[in-house]
Parts: sequence; structure tokens; C-alpha cells
Amino acid sequence: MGQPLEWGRRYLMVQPDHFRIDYVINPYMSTHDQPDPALTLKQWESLRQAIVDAGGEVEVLAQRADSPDMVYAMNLGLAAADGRAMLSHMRFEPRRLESLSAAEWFTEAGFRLDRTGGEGVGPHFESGDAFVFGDSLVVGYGPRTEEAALKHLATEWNIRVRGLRIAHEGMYHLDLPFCPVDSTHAMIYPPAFDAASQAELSGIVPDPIVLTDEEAFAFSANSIVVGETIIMPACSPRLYDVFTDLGLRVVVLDLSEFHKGGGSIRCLTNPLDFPLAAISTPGGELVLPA
Ligand SMILES: NC(=[NH2+])NCCC[C@H](N)C(=O)O
Repeated sequence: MGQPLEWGRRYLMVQPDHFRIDYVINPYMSTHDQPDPALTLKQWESLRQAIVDAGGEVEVLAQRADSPDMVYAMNLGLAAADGRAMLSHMRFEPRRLESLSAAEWFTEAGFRLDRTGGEGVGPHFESGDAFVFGDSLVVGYGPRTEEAALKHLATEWNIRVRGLRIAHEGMYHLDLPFCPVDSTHAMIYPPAFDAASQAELSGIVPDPIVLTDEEAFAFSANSIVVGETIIMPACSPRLYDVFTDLGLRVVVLDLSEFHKGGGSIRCLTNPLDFPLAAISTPGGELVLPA
């Protein structure tokens, strides 16, 4: 039986005042399918409210007019409860301006900022690829985050990092095929990973909740757990039973406008309280799939 997650009470969200599809950097995006601004704001507000209702806290950052994807706050940087933050170094050029605002926000909020891509050089890292789970920081790499960033995270922060190679273009961030639910349970979608990483994953997750294709592509793993509540963009009857049996209250919200940019509930929320103490190890340690 798992214990509740030690994190996920405090989030950063970006108010979607300039959400558009201006370019295509994942298979879900099309410039011919634009979000409706009023519905976008309404859906975002329902998520903010659901987090507060579940006992969570939300900090809100204004969206830059020049950064339509900035609404996906999960990618702004990896923030820890002890005040460290690793700024993302986005793979695609149109998202890099977001980092200017993110750096300013993290600094003003009192975080000590590190970067994998100082001065624009260095490996790409997108924080939607990283979660604390078990004894390590689990990091997806391939489509967005580069393998070299994992080494940087491990040594810079003296933590244990376990890499999983993502091999599916529709699952381009780890937060699409992987979602920690409690200390032992996580939703996983194995086809997102190469064979060696699938093997690695079974060692990482003691109690896997394996998603069907349909569940995975409804963004079921792009959910968040806030206290006793799991907030999901979609929940099949089977998953509903799994989560209620685990003692969770299931809240399902419609975030359809944000699916047009290729993200949902997790992508819109950046946890600010990842515990690093549980995963720290002198000198750092990096475990990569064979
Ligand atoms: N954490 C996430 N998966 N965020 C989704 C990001 C979506 C954004 N359009 C991109 O491709 O970068």
C-alpha cells in the first residue's frame, strides 16, 4: 500500500491570455484549429479552482504575448521544496523566450536558479520530463530533453537520476505516459518507451497502473494528485475504480482547448515542492537504460 505523495500541494500556473497555435512542434498541434479564448480561460479557471478546492495552492504568472505555449507551465523549470530550481532550456526556439519570464519568477519567488543550458548552450532540458518518484528523479529524454541534461541534473544537484528513453512522437514529454499517484503507484503507458526503458520502468514503479491506448491518448496520465484528490482530463470507468479503491476522490475536468496545443492538466501546472532530500546522493548518480 502506497503512502501519499510528498509533493503536489503547491503549483505555478500561467494565466492563458495569449494562448494560440502559431507553430507546430508536436503531433497534436494544427494552426487550423485555434483555441477559443473565452472557453480557454473558463477551462483554465476550473482547473485553478479544483486545485484550491482540493487543498492546494496556486501561484499565477502572467503570460507573455510573444509566447503562446507558455500556458504549459510544467515546462518552465523543475522546482524543489528546498528552494532549488532548474530552469528549462527548451528544445524549440519559439518557446525559449518563456525562460526569461520563468527565471524572473523563480528568482523573485526566492528560488536559487540553476540551468542546464547557460548562455543558450548546453543540453536541452524541459521540466515536463522530470518527476521525483521512489528513490530518484525519473527523467524522460529523447524528443525534448537531451541525455546530457540528466548527467547535469545528477551532478549539479547531487541526486539520483533514472533516465527513460522516450520513443513515441505522441508522448514527447514524460508527463504524457507517466504519472506518479502515490509512493508506489504510477500510471504508465509502456509503448511510449524503448524496450530497455520499459524494462527499467518496471523496476522503478512497484505498482504500475498500465494504461490502454485509448486512456493514454485521452491524456489520462496528464493528471495531478493534490492531497486526496486526483484531477484528470479523462477517466475511464476502470481507472475510476482503481483510484477510488486507492482512497482518492476523482475529479474530471474538460481541458479540451489545451489539448489543441498537445497538453492537459499536468502540463498546465508546475509543482513547486518536489522533495530532493529523499533522492540525494553524494556526487550524484545517473542510471540509464541499457
Ligand atoms: N508538459 C507538457 N507535456 N506540456 C505540453 C507542451 C505543449 C507545447 N505545445 C509543446 O509542444 O511544447
